[in-house]
Amino acid sequence: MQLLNGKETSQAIKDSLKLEVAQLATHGAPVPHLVAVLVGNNGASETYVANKVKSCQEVGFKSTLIRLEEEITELKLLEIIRDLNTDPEVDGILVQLPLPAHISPQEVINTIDPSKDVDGFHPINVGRMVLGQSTFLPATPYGIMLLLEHYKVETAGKHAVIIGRSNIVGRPMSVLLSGSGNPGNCTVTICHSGTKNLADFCRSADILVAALGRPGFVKEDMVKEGAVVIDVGITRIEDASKKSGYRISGDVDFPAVSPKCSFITPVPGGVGPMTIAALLKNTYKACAMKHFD
Ligand SMILES: Nc1nc(=O)c2c([nH]1)NC[C@@H]1CN(c3ccc(C(=O)N[C@@H](CCC(=O)O)C(=O)O)cc3)C=[N+]21
Ligand SMILES: [Mg+2]
Repeated sequence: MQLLNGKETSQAIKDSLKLEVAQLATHGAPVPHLVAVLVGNNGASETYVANKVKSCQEVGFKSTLIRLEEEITELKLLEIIRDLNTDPEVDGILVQLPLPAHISPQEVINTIDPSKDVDGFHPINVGRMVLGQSTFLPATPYGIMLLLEHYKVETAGKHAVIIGRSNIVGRPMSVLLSGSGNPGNCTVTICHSGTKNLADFCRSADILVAALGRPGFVKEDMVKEGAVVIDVGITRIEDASKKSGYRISGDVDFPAVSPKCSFITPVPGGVGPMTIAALLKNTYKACAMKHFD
């Protein structure tokens, strides 16, 4: 069993981005600038956004965090996004999800300029991804592809089973793994809450991607010997023995499943850090497109 170490791999990606940013600076070009918008104060969102801002600093990007109160109206939020769209100093815009219930995430996503949409959530960018055109790939699936690439995991001709059909993970993951690139060329099955005989599908997977958000859901008897297992789950569970007061659980029962795997991602330290590395790559690309196309 080999660990797909997202912490190490993301560090390698950040190191090379840092060199590229230093190159930009020697040519007098402005460094990439990411603006993250955080509405309200959800504990997990705070952590993720803080990680993103910290990672920007590590690689030499400029970053701005815009904090907005939970009660902000949708109209006001859309106004702020339009201002960021037209601000020439801003390369990438990220509005942290989930948003409060009174704000439509689709309205927000549709308002972000596709050329600054470093999450790859805008319909234009989703369409470009599906068509295999150059775009911003959504950070979590993109990070997983970078991890598979880094470890030279063979994917061509393999059966990939994805549990979860969300717009930000499961569905784009199915598009990328079934695409003609490398990694890619998989035969893909998407499973979801309406799937009958889910365990049978999982057992037939050469590559199993768990992205349903149910801690420890994937058990030993659901995984084929030698499978590649990608755990996208990041549920916080109260744990008084931890300094933070919580531990993070993936969707895979790691101790039981990992002995059967050829490769498996840990949680934490797997897909999470790769999501951030992918976001940074998208932000670099947004900046480079603006200045060099
Ligand atoms: N517009 C938007 N874009 C996103 O990309 C986005 C989002 N909204 N909302 C939430 C999800 C989730 N996400 C993570 C980012 C970093 C870690 C991460 O750093 N995880 C660490 C642990 C962090 C911790 O202590 O909780 C790890 O797995 O090792 C996890 C999850 C980005 N998302
Ligand atoms: Mg442009």
